[in-house]
Amino acid sequence: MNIASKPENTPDAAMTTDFYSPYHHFSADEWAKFRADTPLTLTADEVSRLRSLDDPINLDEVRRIYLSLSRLLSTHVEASQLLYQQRNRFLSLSNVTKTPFIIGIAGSVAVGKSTTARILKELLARWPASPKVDLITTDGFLYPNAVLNRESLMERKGFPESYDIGAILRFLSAIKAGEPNVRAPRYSHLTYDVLPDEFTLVDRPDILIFEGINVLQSRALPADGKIVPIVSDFFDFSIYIDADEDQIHSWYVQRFMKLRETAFRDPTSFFKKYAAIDADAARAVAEGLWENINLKNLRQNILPTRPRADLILRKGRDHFIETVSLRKL
Ligand SMILES: Nc1ncnc2c1ncn2[C@@H]1O[C@H](COP(=O)(O)OP(=O)(O)O)[C@@H](O)[C@H]1O
Ligand SMILES: CC(C)(COP(=O)(O)O)[C@@H](O)C(=O)NCCC(=O)O
Repeated sequence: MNIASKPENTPDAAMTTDFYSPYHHFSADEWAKFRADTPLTLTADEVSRLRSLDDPINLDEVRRIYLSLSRLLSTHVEASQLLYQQRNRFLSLSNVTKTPFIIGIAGSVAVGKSTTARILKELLARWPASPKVDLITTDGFLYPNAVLNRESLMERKGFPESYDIGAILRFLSAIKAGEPNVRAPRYSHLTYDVLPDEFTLVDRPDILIFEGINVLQSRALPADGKIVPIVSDFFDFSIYIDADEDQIHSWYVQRFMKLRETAFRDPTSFFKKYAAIDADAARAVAEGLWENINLKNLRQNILPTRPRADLILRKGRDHFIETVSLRKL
């Protein structure tokens, strides 16, 4: 196990050791041992159904990384449910509704958040404390393209100002208040826009997974100096998916080139024109989107939120997770 030990009492050791890091760091193999006897309840077919385009995740990776993770998260869920019951007894409260445990998942565009979120959803639902797990992505809270165009924000899609943060905070407040049938707006990658009047209902799940590039971001203080809540105030646990910038860049471009062969061929696809041009021209478009939007956003607004996460999953080549960092309690 790679938990840092107390440093020798020398200036050099104190400078270089991990002792002062807020995280325990584990290699994937060390982490895998924490699954203990957690059974593997997913089949290879289910894993391939859950993974996103171009994500090579397989049963081995679920066994290596996700069983321990679901076991850890399940202990957090059980502990929070116990605390909730004890507190209600303490306050002599009865008939209070249980509120969902909220897990935030952050990371760059194209890093593979959706696959992680979907695998966790399935695994967590198999634990007795959390049979009902819902998953919401933050893209539904983007302003519609009509608004982004009007405000000259189309080149800033995914940046903090392109989201209706007030709507996100109202949504999460309602969830944490235990309200039934809370509406989450929906987004389509096909039309590249919010789907007007389409909502997903979130009805008091045991766990809500809330996934998106922006979920660990704070906001600049408003001019009136009022302290405002931030999205992660509502989280019981947060995960950041990390990888080298160069890796994510190549995953983004590769995915774009694959989408050209698939989703972009749909006549309703916003990107259909890129299915019709030659591969070099399409690659140049993908490079431009990466460079001018997603990379800038990663550097300016996403990566700086990594230290806020309770857990960091760091991927190496081919999307496989190489290290897991867990915040010390
Ligand atoms: N232009 C697109 N057309 C169709 N699907 C897309 C497009 N862009 C992204 N996706 C899909 O949307 C999901 C979210 O992608 P993204 O926001 O980049 O996050 P991540 O790769 O971290 O899951 C992924 O499943 C991806 O395959
Ligand atoms: C929709 C996204 C902002 C991701 O949204 P999220 O679900 O993380 O809130 C992203 O996939 C995107 O479309 N970025 C804009 C640049 C591009 O087309 O790649």
